[in-house]
Amino acid sequence: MATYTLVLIRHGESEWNQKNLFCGWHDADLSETGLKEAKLAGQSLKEKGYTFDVAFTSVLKRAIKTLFLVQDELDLHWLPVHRHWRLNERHYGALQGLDKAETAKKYGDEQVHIWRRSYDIPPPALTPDDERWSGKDRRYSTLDSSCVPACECLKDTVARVLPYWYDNIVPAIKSGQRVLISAHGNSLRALVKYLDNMTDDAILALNIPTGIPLVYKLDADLKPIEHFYLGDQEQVKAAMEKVANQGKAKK
Ligand SMILES: O=C(O)[C@@H](CO)OP(=O)(O)O
Repeated sequence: MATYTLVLIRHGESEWNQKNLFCGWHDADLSETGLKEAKLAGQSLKEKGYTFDVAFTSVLKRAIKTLFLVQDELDLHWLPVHRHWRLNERHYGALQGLDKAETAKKYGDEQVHIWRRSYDIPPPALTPDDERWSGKDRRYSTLDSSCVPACECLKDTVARVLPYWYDNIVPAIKSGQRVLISAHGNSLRALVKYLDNMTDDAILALNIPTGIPLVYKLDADLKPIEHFYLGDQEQVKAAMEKVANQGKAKK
């Protein structure tokens, strides 16, 4: 019997998802499609009777705006919202800003798949003199410089997401608050890997679609009893395949 319900949502399509660019910590906005996806996500949560007591998100506007549009549909503008860099997208290092299909053409589909989905192989690193270096961004100015990534593999993302999960999200869930997390494809893959105890190999095949609520029913020890996406399962499958195919060279 489920004790807790936790809802995860990857932000709606961003402008950089639409252009098929590696995004990571770049603060891309939602595209028109992404705005619609976020509203639809809020509507489907409302239709199914979900409500929340607290929300967590990253410090990137695509996740923050998605959360706000969901709150808007649920008439939950007053909801306490906690934003934290630990829920940010995985840092894509020197790949940030590059076209995924063109990168696959240059380095091969296999290499891009490794950079995108492997558990412990990081993409090429940024250097602090690069204009894309996140340490130059005011929102990270209070962070210890060791926390500002030059690049991250999923294992690095798991390592920085989990302290936030244990210290902030777990206490909220265990106190009986209904929690919504609006985050990113890879910061959510990090959390899902942990929750579902997935192997390093199994995580390779996991792609999380944009703007579709993912519901977890958890037992008293926060072990998942079941999880499911809200919505038409064929559409969810197609949306996951679309994400997987973004890293393939155009034929
Ligand atoms: O570009 C990114 O930061 C992520 C999520 O949009 O992409 P990918 O699915 O390639 O990991």
